Amino acid sequence: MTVSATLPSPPRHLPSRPLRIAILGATGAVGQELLVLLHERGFPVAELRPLASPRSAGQDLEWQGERLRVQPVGADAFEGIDLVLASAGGSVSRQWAPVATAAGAVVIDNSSAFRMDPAVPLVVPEVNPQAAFAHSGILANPNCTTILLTLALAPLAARRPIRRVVVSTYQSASGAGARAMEELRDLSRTVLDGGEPVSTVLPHSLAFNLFLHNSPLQPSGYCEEELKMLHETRKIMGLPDLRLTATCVRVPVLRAHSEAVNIEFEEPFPVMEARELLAAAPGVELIENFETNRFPMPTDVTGRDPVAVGRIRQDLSDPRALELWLCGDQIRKGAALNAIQIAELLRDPAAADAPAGGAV
Ligand SMILES: NC(=O)C1=CN([C@@H]2O[C@H](COP(=O)(O)OP(=O)(O)OC[C@H]3O[C@@H](n4cnc5c(N)ncnc54)[C@H](OP(=O)(O)O)[C@@H]3O)[C@@H](O)[C@H]2O)C=CC1
Ligand SMILES: N[C@@H](CC(=O)OP(=O)(O)O)C(=O)O
Repeated sequence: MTVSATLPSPPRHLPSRPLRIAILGATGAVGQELLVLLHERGFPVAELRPLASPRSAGQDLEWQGERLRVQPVGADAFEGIDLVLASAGGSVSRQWAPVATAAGAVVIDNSSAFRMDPAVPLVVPEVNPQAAFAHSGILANPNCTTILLTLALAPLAARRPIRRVVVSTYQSASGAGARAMEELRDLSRTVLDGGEPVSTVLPHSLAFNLFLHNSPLQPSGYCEEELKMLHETRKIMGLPDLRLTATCVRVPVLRAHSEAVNIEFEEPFPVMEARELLAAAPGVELIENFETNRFPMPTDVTGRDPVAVGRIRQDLSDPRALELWLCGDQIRKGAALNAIQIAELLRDPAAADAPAGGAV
């Protein structure tokens, strides 16, 4: 469905008072990180309502010393709620986001359900903050690999136009949820103990292994994850004709994604200039020592906010192209942190100054 025709107009901004917040998918990998980040960032919370499926309803979660009872999502679950942070998958969001907005809440949705709806802003706060204010009740948090990529592309695109991007990803188990992380731990132990790893969550065992991304393959031969990178990057950066091709791979890392990125510009881009821009870019941290061969690694970013970028070099096969490498915590900046930053923007519109080259 498109949301434009069906929704009333909720307030564009979130009130500055403490908010009543529902987390839809509170027991999942992203939901749990949302709870951690709301605490860590001192987000003003008047009420926190954890929602999940009937499977985990009745469980208690601990948050800031309080016990919170997980409630099943249902028609009255959003009563009195200002903000819904949704991370329970696309079909759940499609069913419940309109119910939540009809109850007067703003929904920041982690799933892909509404991302390409023209009426729904797709926001990376460091890249296209102004886009957030054009919402009609639902805002979409982009795909995790795309969020990380746009943080590196936007400051460069603001200086010189990009012609084409070729990206290869190395994606952690966390992108497939809490159960996939558990499976990677379990099957790694099985292999180390000399056993035969048998996967039930991911399509193959990820223990000491890697495989092409597990999202459905399309007739073009690209998988959905690869096409999300194309379409979502175009929308976030406001570059509808951007040429981008991606190869997405699942690797045996618990919760940080890495990406090898080749960026072809309209004209040569001096490496030093790119390095300076990226070092100063919001949400980016440079980790780069060519003498010691020290560049970003998943362990550098695990549990941390910035996207680490490094190994910025001239592409020797093309004078107009640069290569770079990046790593970011998939659950944090790739999902929960980005969603909370969107909420922070809606509470404090003044923070939305100077976009780094994205769509508004
Ligand atoms: N921005 C991004 O790139 C990312 C987005 N996501 C999105 O977030 C979603 C969740 O990811 P993740 O936390 O890793 O997944 P998990 O599998 O770890 O968690 C899923 C959560 O959704 C809940 N849930 C599942 N089905 C229902 C239902 N029918 N009704 C209500 N709640 C339900 C689960 O509750 P229960 O305990 O009851 O099963 C659980 O809390 C993904 O499907 C994806 O759409 C995820 C990662 C990155
Ligand atoms: N991109 C995640 C999966 C995911 O949740 O993607 P999306 O939010 O676009 O459905 C991964 O690593 O697999």
